[in-house]
Amino acid sequence: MNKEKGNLSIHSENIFPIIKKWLYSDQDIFIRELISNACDAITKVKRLSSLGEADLGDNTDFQVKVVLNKTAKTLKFIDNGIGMTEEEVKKYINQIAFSGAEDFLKTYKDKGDVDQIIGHFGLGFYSSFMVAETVEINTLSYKQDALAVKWRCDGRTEFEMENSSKDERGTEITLYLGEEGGDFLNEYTVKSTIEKYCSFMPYPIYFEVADKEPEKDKDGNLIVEEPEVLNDVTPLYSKQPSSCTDEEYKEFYRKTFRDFQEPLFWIHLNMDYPFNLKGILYFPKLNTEFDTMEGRIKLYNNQVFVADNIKEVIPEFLLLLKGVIDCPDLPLNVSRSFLQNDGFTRKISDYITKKVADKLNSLFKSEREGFEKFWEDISPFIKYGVLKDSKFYEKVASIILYKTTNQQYITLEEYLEKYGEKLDKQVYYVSDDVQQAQYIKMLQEYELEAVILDHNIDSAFISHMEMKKKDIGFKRVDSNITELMKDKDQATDGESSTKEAETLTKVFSKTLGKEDCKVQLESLKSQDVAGMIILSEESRRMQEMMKRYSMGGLNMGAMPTEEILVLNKKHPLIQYILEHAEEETELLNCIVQQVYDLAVMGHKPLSPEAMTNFIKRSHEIMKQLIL
Ligand SMILES: Nc1ncnc2c1ncn2[C@@H]1O[C@H](COP(=O)(O)OP(=O)(O)OP(=O)(O)O)[C@@H](O)[C@H]1O
Repeated sequence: MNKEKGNLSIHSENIFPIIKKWLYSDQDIFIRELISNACDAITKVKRLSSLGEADLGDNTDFQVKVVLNKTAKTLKFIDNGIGMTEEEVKKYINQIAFSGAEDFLKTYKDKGDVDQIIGHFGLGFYSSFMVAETVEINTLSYKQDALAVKWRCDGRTEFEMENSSKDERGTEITLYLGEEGGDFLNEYTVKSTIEKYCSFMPYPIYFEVADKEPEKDKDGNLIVEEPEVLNDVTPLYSKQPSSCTDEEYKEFYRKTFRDFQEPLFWIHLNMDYPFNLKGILYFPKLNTEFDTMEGRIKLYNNQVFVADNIKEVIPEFLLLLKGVIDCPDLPLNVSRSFLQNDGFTRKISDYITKKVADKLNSLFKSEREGFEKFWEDISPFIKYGVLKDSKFYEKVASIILYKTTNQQYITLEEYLEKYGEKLDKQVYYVSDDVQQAQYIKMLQEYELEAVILDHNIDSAFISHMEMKKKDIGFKRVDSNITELMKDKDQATDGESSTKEAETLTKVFSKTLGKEDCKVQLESLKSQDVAGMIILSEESRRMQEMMKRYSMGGLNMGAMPTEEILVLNKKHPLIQYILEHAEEETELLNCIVQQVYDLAVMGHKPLSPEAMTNFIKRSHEIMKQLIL
């Protein structure tokens, strides 16, 4: 075959159903499209008037009206914008994908600010066929002597056009709702969809139900309902940060997110160069510790809602916040895979991350007390950010706070400055301050404190910090802390001590029936404790990791816990056991079991069986005391 070249041909009969069905993923988007067309039409006529090219007459109360008629099954979108002439209807409506908005932008781009125009593709109008069987346009252009035009199409490729009697400038689009649009005969659905997509559109949007039974008061008088504006035409984020008050920020938060808890603080984003972006990010207060950390970032394009939580634009960890971001430079209807690979999107994301980190740093420096107060609320978010984003980590690493067992908040640097020398650059931490209370008390006796890291995210956070800061290590308080507690004057490494340790291992293994009982003999400074359980930090972490994987369905097999029973050589009970090791008396048995159970209890709950025995034994001991 000879090489051929040619143009692909498109049959409009085929393309139309595709547009109708698959152009938009959400059916309710037609409301956004028609209202943004209406707003565009108003922006255009205002612009022309300001250029002296249009006479507005007394029709200057710019607004968009949406009218539902349940009986007639119609939904109307009425504006007093630019309107269309017969030629324009032919050009912009009859030619699918020919955008009048693009045309307008081209003509007027050098004549002032036309950034407000929303449409680009010339397809939005056709989304109305996703819900309507027939669509009617009745429009009168601003142009002098223009004739009003009525256009009608029943969802096939033929249309009808004729002159109409419309005598007010603007456009009225009527959708005759079909079966697919049945949901939109419900006024609450229409109202909430308008609120979802259009709550910040730049002109007032009114909604009314034409065939609503008028309500009467108790005296039988008709109640006249004032039409209600559904949107906020100048949302707070579009204003200059310096002109907004705290109360306004809180009110905007309440209204936008219907969250009546006050936000902790907020960041007003306002950027013109190298891209245009405005918005407010709020740090919400977590209601309870069980609160799911689910935020909501609403993305807008020129005050038109695009979507919630687009993680291609907003860094994933910031999705835990609540906020609105308006970026007119982002196209309205683009696929997420496009956004993902877009360098521009990454720049936006980096900018937002930087702004958040800057705000946190400035709060830390100028309002440390306040920063400490809401640390508990923001710390999961910051730690998540640290794990997810290395740039964010670099910016906030030095201001991460740690709550100590003395109920104070300090940074890692401050902790190491205070205890680094004593602790050989180890950071002691607690994952459960009730269960590990005994260890905390021991540390306090040595004028030391641990930091509390008890959130789900903390084990990953600890590993991350160790990876980043190679010279420090985190150790849970019940790991091997005997080094600290040792009485340095009383060595336990001589020959006799080794022998004693062997003896104790034998006695405890036999009495407890545990062959693998690991015993370590130490001279602890404290005389209060006879024994305690310690765990190797590494093996405990390994075990926790295995557990997590097994929860994820992977069978990693069971890992033995490396528990060590540390016995305090200086304690009289241990001395007694050593002296009477050979005797195998009931008293010796009782002391060994009691010392062991007490050591375990300081570390974790006893098993039900061990607990029963412990209670029984404790009663026996007390009985002995009074006999
Ligand atoms: N209410 C209206 N008043 C005046 N002109 C309108 C109105 N609705 C639509 N038009 C004209 O029809 C054109 C096509 O509209 P359509 O919604 O299909 O595309 P668009 O708004 O240009 O782009 P997008 O697909 O991004 O919405 C518009 O650009 C505009 O010129």
